[in-house]
Amino acid sequence: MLKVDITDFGYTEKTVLKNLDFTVEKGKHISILGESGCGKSTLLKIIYGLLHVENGTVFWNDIELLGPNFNLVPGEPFIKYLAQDFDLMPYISVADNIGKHLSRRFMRQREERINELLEVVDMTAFADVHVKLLSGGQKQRVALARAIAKEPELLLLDEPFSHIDNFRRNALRRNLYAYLKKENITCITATHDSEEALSFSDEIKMMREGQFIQTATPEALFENPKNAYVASFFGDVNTLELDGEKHLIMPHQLEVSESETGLKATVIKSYFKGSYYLVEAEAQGQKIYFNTVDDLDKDTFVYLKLKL
Ligand SMILES: Nc1ncnc2c1ncn2[C@@H]1O[C@H](COP(=O)(O)OP(=O)(O)OP(=O)(O)O)[C@@H](O)[C@H]1O
Repeated sequence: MLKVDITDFGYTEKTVLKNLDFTVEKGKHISILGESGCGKSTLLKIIYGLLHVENGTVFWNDIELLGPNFNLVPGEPFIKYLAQDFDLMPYISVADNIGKHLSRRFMRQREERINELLEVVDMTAFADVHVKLLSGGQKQRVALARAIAKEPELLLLDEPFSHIDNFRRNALRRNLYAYLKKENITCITATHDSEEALSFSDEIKMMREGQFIQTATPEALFENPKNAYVASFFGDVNTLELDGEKHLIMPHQLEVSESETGLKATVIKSYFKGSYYLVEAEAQGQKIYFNTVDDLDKDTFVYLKLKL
């Protein structure tokens, strides 16, 4: 189990992280979701041991992770940290880049293990290609394979799919997180991609300005965001006054009423989203967003009600 307790941390006098006190059970997958600059990478670097925290502790089971002021070589051997600027060796092949990071117990079945890892990241066809000839997304996939090659107990991923095209991203995420679950590897992923956090985490920690503002399962966070900021990560959000109280309502929670009852709205524009339309409308002088199956024309009147 990972146990982090950071009272505060800053690179300069400015506080970057504050009051982070949490645990992650073995084998669990946690997403740290937050906007750029909120402190996600800083937290991962502290856990891995790249930054010294004066006011705080990090434990892996009973071992205190002491950080760079106590370790000559920063980073713990049982943790792997995949930074945003993955550094691979450009003049050797994909297979050799991975092979150099295998744990000792795989030395005998070196080739088999490399093939298994190449499959996880769907790079089998590139095994013999020099890394310098790969695209950014392909390099990121090699870096992912290299990060899991040593069978870490804890894997820290910083925006791990940022360079990978949509076409591959979903299959790759499914493969990788299924592999990590199978191997019971604990994983913390820093991301600003809410879709990724929703589909592939046991728990999401929503970070804002260095603090966690809500921690919940993906389902609970999506259905009951604490405030408009959290809700805005999952799409356009409506703040509606109902019975004298303000409520956060997501577009998918509204539907067009068959009868002329409910909140009257005038359509401004419909946006095609693939399997539905997101409609921007105006009601009582406010913008309101809802989803429909049909494309609604500008200036159409609709009555909206809450979906049961
Ligand atoms: N080496 C550094 N020295 C000084 N300030 C830094 C340093 N690294 C990061 N910061 C600052 O700390 C804050 C948090 O940065 P951090 O990289 O942790 O954010 P992040 O949430 O990971 O952002 P992103 O999603 O863009 O990677 C930012 O205000 C950043 O400017």
